[in-house]
Amino acid sequence: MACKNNLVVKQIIDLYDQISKLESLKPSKNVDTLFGQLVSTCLPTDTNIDVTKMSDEVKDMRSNLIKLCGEAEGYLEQHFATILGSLLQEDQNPLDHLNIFPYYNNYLKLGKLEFDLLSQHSSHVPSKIAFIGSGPMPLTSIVLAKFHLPNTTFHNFDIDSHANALATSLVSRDPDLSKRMFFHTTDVLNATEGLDQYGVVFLAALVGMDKEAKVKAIEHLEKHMAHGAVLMLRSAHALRAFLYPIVESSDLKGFQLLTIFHPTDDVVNSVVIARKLGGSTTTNGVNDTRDQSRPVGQAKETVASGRIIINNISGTN
Ligand SMILES: C[S@@+](CC[C@H](N)C(=O)[O-])C[C@H]1O[C@@H](n2cnc3c(N)ncnc32)[C@H](O)[C@@H]1O
Repeated sequence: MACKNNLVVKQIIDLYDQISKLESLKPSKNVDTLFGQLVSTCLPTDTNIDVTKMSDEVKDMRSNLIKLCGEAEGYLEQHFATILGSLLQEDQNPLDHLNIFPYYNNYLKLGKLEFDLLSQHSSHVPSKIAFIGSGPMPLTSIVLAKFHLPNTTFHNFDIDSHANALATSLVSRDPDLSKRMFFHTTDVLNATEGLDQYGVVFLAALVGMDKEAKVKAIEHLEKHMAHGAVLMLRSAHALRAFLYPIVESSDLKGFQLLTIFHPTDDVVNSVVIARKLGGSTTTNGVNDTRDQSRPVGQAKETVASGRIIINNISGTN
């Protein structure tokens, strides 16, 4: 297994060398090919590779690679959000054409997985969800709003005003989502008041690209979220940790870790769910008398293929 691991790490280093020499990370045949090869190289989960135990040289490469992946992901979303936004001129609803986005199917699966896992820890449908780091293509909020949470409003936060402008035009033509999707331009670390109004807060994988920044974002959310509210995080496992930062239980001070789920199919991110300590254990978690939350349907058995590492279903503090 060791030599197989070394071989695959060498392949990743080779791809990193080519990617780090690219003039631009904006979508092009060459960029798409290299990142496509990188994702398929990192997808296999039948490996015992632990990136945290690699040499300093590989660790440095990994932290640079994660940043390059994040930059490329932002450009990819910008590119397709701009194309979709241009459909407005033809009086079309951009949300009817989301499948032009290369990773749309992955978001459909990730959204379903996160909804199923969240349902296992929720006695009520959250009336308001915050998504931190929503991007030009806020696909997580869109997938949840369209297919899983038809009565929930989504407040999307992004540091980049252009990302929010593109995202706003994406939903503007949709009779339903234009009324349930809201966008706020701010760094997560400056988002304070109002965060205690959300029963569920998502933190995008790309917010906090290294351990220190990720922990800082989590600590900030712990300070401002409502007691009992749920924090949904994205992490990475095995080779996929070359693409995204890892969230560990030790990063979640002030929270009770409820679930860690490592997909083994083509859903790249692992899902981590935690509940802010104190207060009630209902998902809406907030003293929101306006919250007409209804008992969620019977929590569906998670269907995505993967491995539940922790699943504290009781969710009691
Ligand atoms: C590219 S999106 C990926 C999320 C994806 N669209 C989804 O729906 O799951 C990640 C976004 O996080 C934003 N971001 C990064 N750091 C942030 C921070 N400190 N505060 C708020 N947004 C941040 C970036 O501007 C980027 O648009």
